Order: sequence, then structure tokens, then C-alpha cells
Amino acid sequence: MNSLPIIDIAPLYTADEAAWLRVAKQIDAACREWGFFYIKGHPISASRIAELKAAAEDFFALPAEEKLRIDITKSAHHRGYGAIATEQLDPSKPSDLKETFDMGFHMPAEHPDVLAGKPLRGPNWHPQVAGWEALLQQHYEDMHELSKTLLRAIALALGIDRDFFDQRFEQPISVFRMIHYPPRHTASSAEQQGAGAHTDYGCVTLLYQDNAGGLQVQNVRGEWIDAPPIDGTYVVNIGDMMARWSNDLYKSTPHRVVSPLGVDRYSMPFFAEPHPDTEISCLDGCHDAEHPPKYPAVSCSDYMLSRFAETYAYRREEANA
Ligand SMILES: O=C(O)CCC(=O)C(=O)O
Ligand SMILES: [Fe+2]
Repeated sequence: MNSLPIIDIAPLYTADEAAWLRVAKQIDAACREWGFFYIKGHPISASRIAELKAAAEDFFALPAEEKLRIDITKSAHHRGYGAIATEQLDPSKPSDLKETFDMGFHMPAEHPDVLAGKPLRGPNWHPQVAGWEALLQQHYEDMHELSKTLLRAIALALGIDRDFFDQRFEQPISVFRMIHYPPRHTASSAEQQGAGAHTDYGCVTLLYQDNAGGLQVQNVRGEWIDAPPIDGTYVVNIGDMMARWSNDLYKSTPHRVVSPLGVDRYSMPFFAEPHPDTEISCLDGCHDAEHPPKYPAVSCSDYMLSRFAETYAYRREEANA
């Protein structure tokens, strides 16, 4: 009831069918009960994480005007730097005490989808930090592969074709994000969160968090429980698109980040989201006469844009213009 399951996914890197099924069953139980679990046995190395963390520290330490050269509020494709208080994940609370860097699937400006103005399609914006672009590009690809492996296990767990998600996640709108949470001032309002309570918008989120702590997840009784950092793991959670796909068999669970006191916190979520044209509608096997589909079909990109408009003031202004 009060601690999240830890699942060893190493068997997903073998051809052992029975072992795949055992992992799929554990993931299935965790997604139904919690919508949250830790994974270990994944292929992302500790040295990669250390390099990324060092790069994040270098980037967020740059002067504001340098970071704002890639201001996300100026990007048509949701890429680049989000300054403190740009995002307000819980509209009933002050804006989040965090700064962010977002990158997605890189599409050059002359790609037909970009020229056609397809939402969330376009080039990445990278800062002038030595080694940054090659490191992050490689990591994006590795996280994309890891998310596809997990999605294959989820497909198996849901009783659909194991490759159901593969083609739907080609040229995805998945986002790799780096987040810096500065320490909260002791005198600041108790209402102030690093990241306000929210559910994620996409399918699955894979989160690396450093050892500052502060991530909290709501249990079935509505209590906030800590999801502490565990060395070598990622925290995985179901987002709203997967909840819709699974007709809420899989839970998209509220979580938040309490601002650290006295230390900086860095985290790096990868939000796995499909190709923007993917239709999200109740999967076969997730509905029956007693449990009809709860949600109308929606396209991935329309859904994402509607959610951004709830949490980013500048997107809301654009949507209302
Ligand atoms: O920084 C974290 O630990 C979690 C961040 C989060 O929940 C999000 O960005 O959606
Ligand atoms: Fe989240």
C-alpha cells in the first residue's frame, strides 16, 4: 500500500518468452494498482547519467539571457528552455519552482511535416554547452528504445499484439526533459511546489531523479507517499493517453515534487508519446458490455496541445488568440 513495486526488466533483453510474460504480469499488476513502478535492469549506464547530470548543471548555471536564447515560449514546437514559473502544473497553486530544458524528435525545418505546420514537429534548440547536442541526441534515441521495450511488455500485458505500439511510436512526439529545482527559501509559501500535483499527458514516463528526494505519488486513499530515489532505477508511470487507451484499466496517478530545502534537485523525465497523428481510442480487450469505452477517440497531437494550454499561460493565450 505504501511503497511502489520495483521490477527487474533485464529479462526483456533476452528471448526467453516465459520470462517476458513474468515481467509483463508484474508490470500489469503495477499499472492497475499504482500506475507507478520502479525499473531496474535497464540498459542506461551510470556513466551516461553522470554525464547528463554534469551537462544539466552546466546549462542551468548559465546566465538567464544565455538560457533565454532558446526560450521555449518562442518555439512553435515546444523545444528549449522554460524559465522558473513558466509552467503551472497545479492551477490551484503558485507556478512551479523549476526550470526546464525540452527536446523532442528532431525534424529539420525543411521537412514536409514542418513546412506544413504540423503541430509539435520541428528542429530541436540546443544551448552552447560543450558536447551537449551529441550527448542528448544519443540519449533521446536510447530512451526511445527503452520506452519501446517497455511498451512491448505493456502490449503483452494488455493482451494486444506485442508490436502494437512499435509503428505508432515511429517519429514520435516523445520529449526528453531536464529539470532543475532550486532550493526553496524557508520563508516561501508552504503552497509553493517544485512541480504541482498533476497527471502526465502521454503514454509512459521514465524518470531519472537525483538523490535530493521530493517526488510524491498519491495512493488509492489519496495520501501522498514518497517515491524516494533508488540508485540505478528509473521511476516509470502511466500517463493520461495510456489511461485512455486502456479505458482506465491502467491508472494515470497524480504526483508532485516538493521543492528541496537547502539543495538543488535535478531530474530527467522521458515522456513517451506516439506519432502526432495516432488515434487514441479504447483498445480491444479493454472494454466489454459492462465497461464501455469511457473516452471519445482523440488524436495524439490534439490531446497534447489541449493539455499544454492548461498548464502554460503563453499556450493558453495562443489557443485563445
Ligand atoms: O521531477 C520529477 O521528479 C517529476 C517531474 C514530473 O512529474 C513531470 O515533469 O511530469
Ligand atoms: Fe509528471
